[in-house]
Amino acid sequence: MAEEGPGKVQAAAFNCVEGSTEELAEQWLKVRERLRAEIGDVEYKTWLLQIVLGPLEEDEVTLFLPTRFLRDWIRGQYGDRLEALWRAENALVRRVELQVVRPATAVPIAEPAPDSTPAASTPRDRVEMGEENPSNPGPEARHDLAAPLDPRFTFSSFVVGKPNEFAYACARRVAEKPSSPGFNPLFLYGGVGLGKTHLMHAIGSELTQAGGVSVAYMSAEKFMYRFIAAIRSQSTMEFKEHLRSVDVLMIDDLQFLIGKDNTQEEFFHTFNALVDAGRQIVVSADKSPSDLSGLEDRLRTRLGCGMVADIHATTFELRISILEAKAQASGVVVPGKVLEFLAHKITSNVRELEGALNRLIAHANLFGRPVTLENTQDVLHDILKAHDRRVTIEEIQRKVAEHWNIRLTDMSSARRARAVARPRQVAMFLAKHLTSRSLPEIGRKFGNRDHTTVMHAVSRVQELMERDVAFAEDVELLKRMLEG
Ligand SMILES: Nc1ncnc2c1ncn2[C@@H]1O[C@H](COP(=O)(O)OP(=O)(O)OP(=O)(O)O)[C@@H](O)[C@H]1O
Repeated sequence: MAEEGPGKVQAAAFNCVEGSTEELAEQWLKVRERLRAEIGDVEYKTWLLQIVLGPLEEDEVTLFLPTRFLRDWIRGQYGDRLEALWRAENALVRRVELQVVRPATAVPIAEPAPDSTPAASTPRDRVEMGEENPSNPGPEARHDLAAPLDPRFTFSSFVVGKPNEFAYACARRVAEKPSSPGFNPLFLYGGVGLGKTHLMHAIGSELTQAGGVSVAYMSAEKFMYRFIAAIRSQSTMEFKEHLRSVDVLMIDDLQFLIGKDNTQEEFFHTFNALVDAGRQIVVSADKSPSDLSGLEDRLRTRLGCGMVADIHATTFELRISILEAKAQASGVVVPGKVLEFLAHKITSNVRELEGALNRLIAHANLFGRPVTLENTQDVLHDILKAHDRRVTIEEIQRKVAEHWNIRLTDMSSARRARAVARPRQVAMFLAKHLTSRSLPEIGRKFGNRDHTTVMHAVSRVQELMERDVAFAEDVELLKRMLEG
């Protein structure tokens, strides 16, 4: 759960909770030291010293934070780096989960009205932050737009096949000749984990390496947080000027802005200013501009004005090529039969495919054993089980909506009436139990809800099933039908 009692945390010498192994604590120290070297002492002491190490479960290490604000800030600023550093330290770690451990005196703030100071209110899409201190706006106020690009995501490490060749060619073109007519904006879209972020980072790396070009890359979520921070520190002009001074602006996961009207508006103006000044925009989203209902029409129209490139679901051939490339780069010999087996079994997206292969490689390295088909089935037992069911979130949503006779669109709508909200919670619960999707991925499929909403839904349904036999039977029945 996102929030737990303070009793679980013990500020021990290693800043870790009981139950963390010494080895894990040592790894945590190294991760922190690396990050300190990268970001400097002042930022380190301001932000990172307050993190407390939690447990490592499967491939996810948990870090505890005392407030939501700190969690969101650290997630936005250092989340990617923390994950990358953990992975470098411990190959088993694939994800870092940030959790709030002490209920903060939350100050809910509205998604901002342009050029206004944030007011405490509770609109539909509020952003909750704890322990705000407007007199100390934090580093956001400096609007550092330096792109935190992942050095692993380059054009040469991107495997090209039928499903992504067009998007790849467009990305290369933009990297070679930004702001070419017809390619501005470049709009990349496709399902989860298919390489959109990878291609954006590749464009950014290529351009920054060539020199002389300033690139700003950020997720739409971070864009909103920075916008809020700028309002909070009364430096929106500075924020706007900085944004509008870059040569290339890349915004990832634009669907996050759906329903955030004021941030959309700010983005729209930034977008226009940059394109009018001949600068390049690259945007990614999970749907095409025309399907992103909930985005303002004028923004959708402008987004579709340049080049729109779709990344399709992977084919068996592409999955094999990706696995071969990644296995080769790892230096571990993975037999062709194992690669074929994985490519047959894990069809959802490249991230999961990569995760499975990485786990095999980590085991081979840790135990000094060759990878075989037999030990693959053992090591990946849980992942393979999840994929055997092959049920998709869309199927779950459809079945649950039919069962309770509600509209399918209500699975992602903002309606909160219980007749709609309860089935939606059940669908999230089933998505968690019947698919291998992460909580944020599930949240996204349900109208871009936060992963904490999914966590809440899962525990709520669990609780209700324990109390209400008829409800439990309903959920069990749905589960059996979906498991087929
Ligand atoms: N064609 C490819 N070649 C090599 N690696 C790939 C390819 N496609 C995806 N990947 C890898 O899969 C992982 C997920 O890709 P990425 O994060 O770019 O997906 P995404 O489309 O941005 O997903 P999301 O919608 O969740 O943001 C990354 O580690 C990326 O390097």
